[in-house]
Formats: sequence, C-alpha cells, structure tokens
Amino acid sequence: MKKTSPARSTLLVHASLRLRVESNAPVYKMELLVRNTVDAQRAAKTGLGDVTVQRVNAKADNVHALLLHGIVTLMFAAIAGCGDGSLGEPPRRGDEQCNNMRLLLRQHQRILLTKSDITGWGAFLKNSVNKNDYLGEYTGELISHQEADKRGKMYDRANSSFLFTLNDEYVLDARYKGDKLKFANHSANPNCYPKVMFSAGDHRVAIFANENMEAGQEIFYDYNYSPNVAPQWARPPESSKKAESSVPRGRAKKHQSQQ
Ligand SMILES: C[S@@+](CC[C@H](N)C(=O)[O-])C[C@H]1O[C@@H](n2cnc3c(N)ncnc32)[C@H](O)[C@@H]1O
Repeated sequence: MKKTSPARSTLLVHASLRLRVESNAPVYKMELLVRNTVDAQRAAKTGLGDVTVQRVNAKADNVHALLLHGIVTLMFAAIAGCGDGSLGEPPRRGDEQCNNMRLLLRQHQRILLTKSDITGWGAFLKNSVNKNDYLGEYTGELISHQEADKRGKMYDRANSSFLFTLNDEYVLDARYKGDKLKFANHSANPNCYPKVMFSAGDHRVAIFANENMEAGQEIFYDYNYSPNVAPQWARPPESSKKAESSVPRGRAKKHQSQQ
C-alpha cells in the first residue's frame, strides 16, 4: 500500500511570507521574500542569525514548514493560533502575548500622506476610527543607540528626525525605511499614542487612536522627548523660555510610549 507523505506541509508553497534576516549586529539587515521551501532553506543557511517572519498571509501549515528549518521566530502567529512559534506548541489564546499579536495582525488602517497642518508632511486617516483602534506600525531600520547618536547629530542639524527609541538597546530609524506612519507629527495633546509591544522576543511599535477620529484627520502622537533634548517645538510653552538657556545640545530622539 502506498504511504502518504509524512511531511506534506513542508511541500506547500509559502506564497507570501516575508522574512527579515538579521545578523547579531543590528545595523546589518536584509529582507527575503520566501516563496517556497527552497527559499526558506536558503534563508536558514545564511548564517546571519535568527529569521523573523514579519507578516504571515499564508496557511499555518506553511508557517510550520518554515519552522521546521529551525531558526525561524514566528512573530505574528494568529493564523497558527497564537503560540510563540515553537513547533507543536499549543495555542494560548487569551494570554497577553497572544492578544498583542492578534491586535497587530488586525487589518491596519489606510494612512494618507499629505501636507501637514503643522509642518512638512503629515499622516492622515483615510477612514474614521474608534478610540484605541490600532492604526498601524511604526517601522524602520533597527540600529544601536551608538549609531543613533551618530545619525542623530546629522538629523538635529537638519531639524528632521525619524528616530524612535525602542528600548535600552535599540532605536528605530525610519528615515530611509518605514511606513507612512513615520510621517505622524508631534503634539503634546495628541489624538494617537504609540505603544511598544513585546512579541516573541522582539519589540515593535504599534500606533493606536487616543480618541474617536474622523476620516481625514491628521495623526499626532507625543514624541515624549526627554526635556533636556527636546527641540524648541516639542517643549511645553511655559518651560520653553526658562529652559532655552540651559538645554544641552543633544540629538533629537523620540521616546517610547509611557502608556
Ligand atoms: C518623523 S518627522 C514627521 C514628518 C515631517 N513633518 C516631515 O515632513 O518629514 C519628524 C520631524 O517633523 C518635524 N515636526 C514634527 N512635529 C512637529 C511639531 N509639532 N512642530 C514642529 N515640527 C514638527 C520635526 O522637524 C521632526 O524632526
């Protein structure tokens, strides 16, 4: 009698998995589009370190096939049932990590780019949203604080920074890479807020609505600068005069959400 294939899932085509391969040095990064098992094996052989599945639009079987190659961390696992990506791990619906992942997986909002009411370009909502709705992710190049300090000096001179402090180790730089939400401007009285979420060993920045918002509204969040490095436009009006003489010249770097 003919045996059925024991590993059918490994033969499925990974239609739309995008892998990010990172070396231990955070600045060196590349992306691979994984279309099939051969691509997945190639990714696994790069020797660059962990492979992170950023977005999963394929069947859970396909994800498992990738995981069979050993070095894949499954970040968005809702399709597979919200485990941490380990093979064979049962779904853990309801726990915090699972909820975070599901939140991030929900369809992000359409963001429009147009001239801001405040300065330069801004990010705007295409459709209305409710308070606490997830709008999308602030993505960028993952760099060390040391590298961010170097780049930040340049950005300060140009008075244009796309740096976002992710955690004690890393900063996201969205200048060269990133999604439209990187154009969201600062407000001390914002209609949105960023939240750094920990998911399967990685930190990601999700942007949420702080209130019900109408279609076409410009998106703002509080960059949450430390007072000693805040540029003039991000300082509270009452303290700006006093602080002006004593503010040390530091690079502009956004800070992670306190929510
Ligand atoms: C991430 S960018 C935002 C998009 C920016 N408007 C642009 O056109 O590229 C951040 C930069 O926008 C400017 N910016 C953001 N919010 C601002 C505000 N409330 N007032 C003045 N400038 C602001 C600053 O130059 C800041 O470094």
